[in-house]
Amino acid sequence: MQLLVSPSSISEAHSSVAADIIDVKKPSEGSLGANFPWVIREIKSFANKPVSAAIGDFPHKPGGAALAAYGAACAGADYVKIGLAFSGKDKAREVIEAVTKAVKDEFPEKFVVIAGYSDYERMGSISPFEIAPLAAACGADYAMVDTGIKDGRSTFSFMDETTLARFTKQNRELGIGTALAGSLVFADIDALKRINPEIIGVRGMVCGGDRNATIREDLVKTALARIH
Ligand SMILES: O=C[C@H](O)COP(=O)(O)O
Repeated sequence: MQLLVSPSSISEAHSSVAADIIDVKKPSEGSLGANFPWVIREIKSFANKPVSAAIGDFPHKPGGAALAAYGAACAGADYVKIGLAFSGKDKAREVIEAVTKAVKDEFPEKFVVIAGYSDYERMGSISPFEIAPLAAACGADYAMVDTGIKDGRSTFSFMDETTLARFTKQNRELGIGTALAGSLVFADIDALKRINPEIIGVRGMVCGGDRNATIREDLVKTALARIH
């Protein structure tokens, strides 16, 4: 299980470099808010770790999503991550296909992460369980779960351990990896180890509980020690 930490700035990225994956995002623009390409590029230049970049909580805009994904890959992201903030399987397939092609045609070694929301019912968006087979069929690499609305309620409030284990197993059978996130706390780590996804993604946990605070290097190291 790898630890992905989501800094919102270059200075926070310096505090996150112990993590397995540095996930560049802009939380003020949403759960998977995109940061600037020059921020991704600079973090990539010193991180010495794989860099992930969120490109946004997208509506059904395959062209915009593909161009954002290509931009993130060109800026140096090793993982390109999109959130699907709309409903409908056919529309989801169009966006996933477009994003995967935009990254893989030029950068076949890079990873595409398709995120759905554990709170998809209140978001009115597609379920992560519906996303995963589409992601696998389109050649993406990971299906992810995060919370869409960051009001402190965790992914475990919407999907229990059994459901998340079923999601992870389904993805493994489909040949893709699983990334789990969404207001995870230290007390969730034992359950996460039992679920055993490839990646867990955190921000609030390593900010001391408040995702609007600043990432603390000591908490990144504590999280890593608990996970590995
Ligand atoms: O990709 C991971 C997210 O940034 C998680 O943020 P959070 O732990 O504050 O919900």
